[in-house]
Amino acid sequence: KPRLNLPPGPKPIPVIGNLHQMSHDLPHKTAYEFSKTYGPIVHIRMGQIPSIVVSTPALAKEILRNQDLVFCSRPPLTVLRKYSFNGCDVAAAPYGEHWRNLRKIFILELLSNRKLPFFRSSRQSEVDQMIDSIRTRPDQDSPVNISDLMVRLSSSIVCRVVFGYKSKGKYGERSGFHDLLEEGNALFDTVFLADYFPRFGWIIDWFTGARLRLERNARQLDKFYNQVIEEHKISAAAAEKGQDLHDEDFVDVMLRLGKEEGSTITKDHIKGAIMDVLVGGTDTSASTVVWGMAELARNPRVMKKAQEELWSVVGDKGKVEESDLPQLEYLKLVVYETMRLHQQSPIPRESMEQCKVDGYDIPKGTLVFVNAWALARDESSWENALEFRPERFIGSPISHLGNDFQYIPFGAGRRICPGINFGMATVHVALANLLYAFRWELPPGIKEDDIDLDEAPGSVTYKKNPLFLVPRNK
Ligand code: HEM
Repeated sequence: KPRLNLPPGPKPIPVIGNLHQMSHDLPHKTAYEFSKTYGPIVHIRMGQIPSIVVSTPALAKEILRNQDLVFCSRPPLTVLRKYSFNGCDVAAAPYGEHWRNLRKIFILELLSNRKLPFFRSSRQSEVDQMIDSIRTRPDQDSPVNISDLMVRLSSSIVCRVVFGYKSKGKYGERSGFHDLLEEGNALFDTVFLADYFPRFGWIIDWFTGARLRLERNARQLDKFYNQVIEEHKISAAAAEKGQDLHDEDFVDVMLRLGKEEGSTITKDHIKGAIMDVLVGGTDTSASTVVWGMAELARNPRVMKKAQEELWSVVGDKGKVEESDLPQLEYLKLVVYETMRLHQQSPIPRESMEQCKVDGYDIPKGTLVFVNAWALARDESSWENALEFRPERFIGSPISHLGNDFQYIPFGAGRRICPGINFGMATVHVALANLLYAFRWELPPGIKEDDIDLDEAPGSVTYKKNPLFLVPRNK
């Protein structure tokens, strides 16, 4: 075989490759440091699996647009396979017929504009309850844990659209289901050696107990989803008889589509779709609002401007509704700027055949990461890149829709996030209502600069230390 001309990268050590350098700290930062030494495309050996990280807009475009068809598959990583019910979903499925069909269902059925009134009322009702809970909390001087609050809000919204309005209380906060999801999230962030050492890694995963934890958690989730599906079948039968009429939630939609003639939807597809929305839609939106509030607390000028806009546009209506959002220009800039500085970790892609990028050979089966975090902080694309300045987006043609490769918070190409509108609406409406309803003060003894922006490691980029602020009635 002719020798491949691989991109440059840190020297791998025998067997392990560079895994020891990637498995600690924050991988996007480590990869960024490598790019300073080795250039915009870096080859990193994860055990026996080759991977590349690119970190310029031109190379991001090459991967996500020009050669998207080569790079639009997902690797069969242990957790992705397990929680997608063996690829029966959108996010983890390898590229192909099945992925195309299910993605179509996401776009045309689950997340279609027809469902907007249902989404709006679900979001508004949960946001109203959250604001009420802050207003009526027993100790009015105590700081509020915004991080905690946002996970609960986002999760209630998502559970409501997936499982239906009756889910509240049953699968709501602190139920056994949430403990299962929390364990699932922890397992998402666990390194499974089987992925990087296909011949013997799985033995170590069983030995360390990681595989057993994964099997147990997946089994419990499976049991839970079976129960949810059975309950939905009963309520669908009642609805057919004109009883128990309610908005169709995601499980209802999947069951209805599954009954259509020629449908290939199985129970596993319903479970895979549930997992995608719960995992893809909860922590991403929650963490974005937390970062937004943290940046605003550090930048009182921006907080004041955003609140003045809200108070003037919404007046004394009492709450911000989704119909107000188009008039909230400055709030939109604040969300854009928050998403620029606080990106989610990319879901890895996998190359489906050998190809060339920037003159280098990229073998088939390479793990591919586009370092969106580095792109959005690059001084050659962004003036004073590390400064939080929403005004930089005024009159800018750059959008979040995957056409401007220095700014791809939702990815780009065939695999771009299908939940953009849903996620954006949740982030906007949550942030808007927090800012509209209260003046926010720092806890006693804390100064603006004391609010850190440290990131927690994991598949969702969370603020490492919870954000505490004191809400005051305006
Ligand atoms: C602020 C909120 C959100 C952010 C920042 C975000 C970000 C992302 C990113 C970066 C990707 C990877 C795209 C790629 O590989 O190029 C992705 C994929 C995905 N997201 Fe989101 N997301 C958000 C909200 C949502 C919501 C609300 C849902 C569902 C209702 C969702 C469902 C998905 C799914 C299913 C995929 C996989 C798409 C595929 O592989 O074809 N996301 N998201």
